[in-house]
Amino acid sequence: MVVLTKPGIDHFPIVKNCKLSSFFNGVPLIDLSKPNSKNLIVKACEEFGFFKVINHSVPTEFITKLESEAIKFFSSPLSEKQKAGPADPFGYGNKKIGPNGDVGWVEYILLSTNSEFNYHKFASILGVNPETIRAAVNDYVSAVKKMACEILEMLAEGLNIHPRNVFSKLLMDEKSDSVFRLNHYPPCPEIQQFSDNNLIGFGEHTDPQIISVLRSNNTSGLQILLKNGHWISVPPDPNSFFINVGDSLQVMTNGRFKSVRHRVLANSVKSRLSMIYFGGPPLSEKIAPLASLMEGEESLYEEFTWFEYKKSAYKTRLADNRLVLFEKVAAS
Ligand SMILES: C=C1C[C@]23C[C@@]1(O)CC[C@H]2[C@@]12CC[C@H](O)[C@@](C)(C(=O)O1)[C@H]2[C@@H]3C(=O)O
Ligand SMILES: O=C(O)CCC(=O)C(=O)O
Ligand SMILES: [Fe+2]
Repeated sequence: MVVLTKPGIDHFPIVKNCKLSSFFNGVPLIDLSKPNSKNLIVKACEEFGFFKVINHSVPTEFITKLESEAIKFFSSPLSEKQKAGPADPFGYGNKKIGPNGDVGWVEYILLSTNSEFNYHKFASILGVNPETIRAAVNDYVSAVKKMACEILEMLAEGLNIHPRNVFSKLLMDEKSDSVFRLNHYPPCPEIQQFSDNNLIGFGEHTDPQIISVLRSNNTSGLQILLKNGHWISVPPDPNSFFINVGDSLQVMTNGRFKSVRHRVLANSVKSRLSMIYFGGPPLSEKIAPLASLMEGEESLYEEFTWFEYKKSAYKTRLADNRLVLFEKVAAS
């Protein structure tokens, strides 16, 4: 007789609970409807590489529609979901993150925003018309991309860069290599027994692209690493978006902005559902500091294309510092 048990958690990474694990109330808050937001965005990118956005233009019905499709998908039997996998890198993934042995207490769908991919597979699992799911993803991604471009334009204005679309044009390009991800973190009751430790849902990392836009349900878990070396917990807010500076924006600002290191911890009772749009440039784009930001400074980085960076990133583990391979060696 085969006895089916829940997968054990002993093979998953754990982290020590930090003293400051209660919610941090210092996440910069950007009200997109306020005229002085561009300067606050620059400050937030310099200090945290991370901020929260309110009064955005993304219609609530796009968020709720996609969220309900995602809940339907993740509630299907594992054998059904696996028909849309494995993630190579696109498709359904469960516990395994990336190609180099990283694992976490998470299941996900990873999609390229400019390919049809296999909406058909998702749709057949959900029992819906492929067009319904494709439309839900498209409506959401288009609205979030528009907001990301508005933010990047405000950022350029705040930095006094002309033209103001230097960053946003990379996302608007029809060849923009952007990615969309739905992450589901099932509750893990076993961790109630842990006192000093916590289970990793998605291990620490920085996002390689220019900008990431994250929206989650009301379940906590997201943490960011502050410059002082402390991990802090970000209070969840399903009505807002969280913005991450990615590695490519760090390079384009010659290190003035730092890509934010972040991770997700598992929850013992509630499931977390997050949707993340990763705005990336076309594959052939040269990623280098903008001349207008250099003011006689040397570039801190060797020149590379987004294709070269991605190729290199996919050889790394999640927690690796991927930019270090592209830093210029200082002459002694
Ligand atoms: C371990 C990995 C997963 C990842 C590709 C990588 O080799 C290193 C970067 C990882 C990351 C982090 C941000 C995004 O979630 C992601 C889609 C990306 O672009 O880079 C993932 C990659 C992935 O899950 O395929
Ligand atoms: O799921 C989340 O809340 C964040 C996950 C993340 O950082 C990522 O997918 O790159
Ligand atoms: Fe991330």
